[in-house]
Amino acid sequence: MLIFGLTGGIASGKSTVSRILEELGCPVVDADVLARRVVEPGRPAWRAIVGHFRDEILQEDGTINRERLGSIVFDDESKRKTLNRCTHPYIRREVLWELAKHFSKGSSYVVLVSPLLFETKYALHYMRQTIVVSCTDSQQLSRLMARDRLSKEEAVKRIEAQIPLSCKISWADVEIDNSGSRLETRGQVQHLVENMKRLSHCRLILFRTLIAVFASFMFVVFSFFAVS
Ligand SMILES: CC(C)(COP(=O)(O)OP(=O)(O)OC[C@H]1O[C@@H](n2cnc3c(N)ncnc32)[C@H](O)[C@@H]1O)[C@@H](O)C(=O)NCCC(=O)NCCS
Ligand SMILES: Nc1ncnc2c1ncn2[C@@H]1O[C@H](COP(=O)(O)OP(=O)(O)OP(=O)(O)O)[C@@H](O)[C@H]1O
Repeated sequence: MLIFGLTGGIASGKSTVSRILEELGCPVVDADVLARRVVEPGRPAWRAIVGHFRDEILQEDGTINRERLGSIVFDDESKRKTLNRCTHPYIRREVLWELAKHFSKGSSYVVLVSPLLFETKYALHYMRQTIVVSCTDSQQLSRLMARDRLSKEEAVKRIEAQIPLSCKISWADVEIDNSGSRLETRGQVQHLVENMKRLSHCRLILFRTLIAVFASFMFVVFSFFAVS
């Protein structure tokens, strides 16, 4: 199974692309979705977070107040590192589990959506290709401010908590330019899916050819011993 890593900057359009991929029937594992699952009340990451950040980041129903925790960790790098230590090992475990499920279902490829793919370098060596979702710096800022109702100062802090989008663009194998309309992005994603299918198909043919060559070789060896 080939793994394609999809990343980008905060609010550059990863979820938008991820939704289009799912609509096109593409297998997707989204680390942001899993990151929400691991902090459900009572789970180990939730306990670790409450241990470090105390009850003030909890809502009445015991769930984490993400807005409050976000404003704490994007204001202070050491607290963000602490949060990462509380969550990342559990997110990695969930990612592995989801990938294993796709593998056991016989998927020939899967797209792993991971905002911090280049920051954490997690499983980077296993990616057949890395894909970055890009937009202009001013679009990133305005889209983030509008979506999360943040001031310019708060939004800039969140953008600066990650490797600059321009670096990610230069490191990735493929770029999905999300600076145009959603329809234009959709066209690029359709092209991407065709390419991922082609690559995984080539791998499948190579794998089957190797099996056939190995089986033929074993047949010749057994025939030789049977005759002699
Ligand atoms: C800080 C939290 C509480 C903010 O929650 P909120 O609902 O407002 O945002 P959401 O989870 O949807 O994340 C939005 C985006 O913020 C960025 N982001 C989130 N966490 C981080 C981080 N630790 N470092 C840098 N950027 C981050 C990512 O681009 C992500 O796509 C939350 O993101 C969190 O618990 N983060 C720690 C886990 C993590 O690293 N997740 C991202 C990678 S899987
Ligand atoms: N092509 C586009 N044109 C206009 N708005 C867009 C476009 N693509 C995405 N947006 C909007 O920009 C915002 C950010 O997009 P999205 O949530 O997909 O980004 P993201 O990279 O997943 O963000 P995060 O890093 O926070 O998870 C959303 O409000 C979305 O509706």
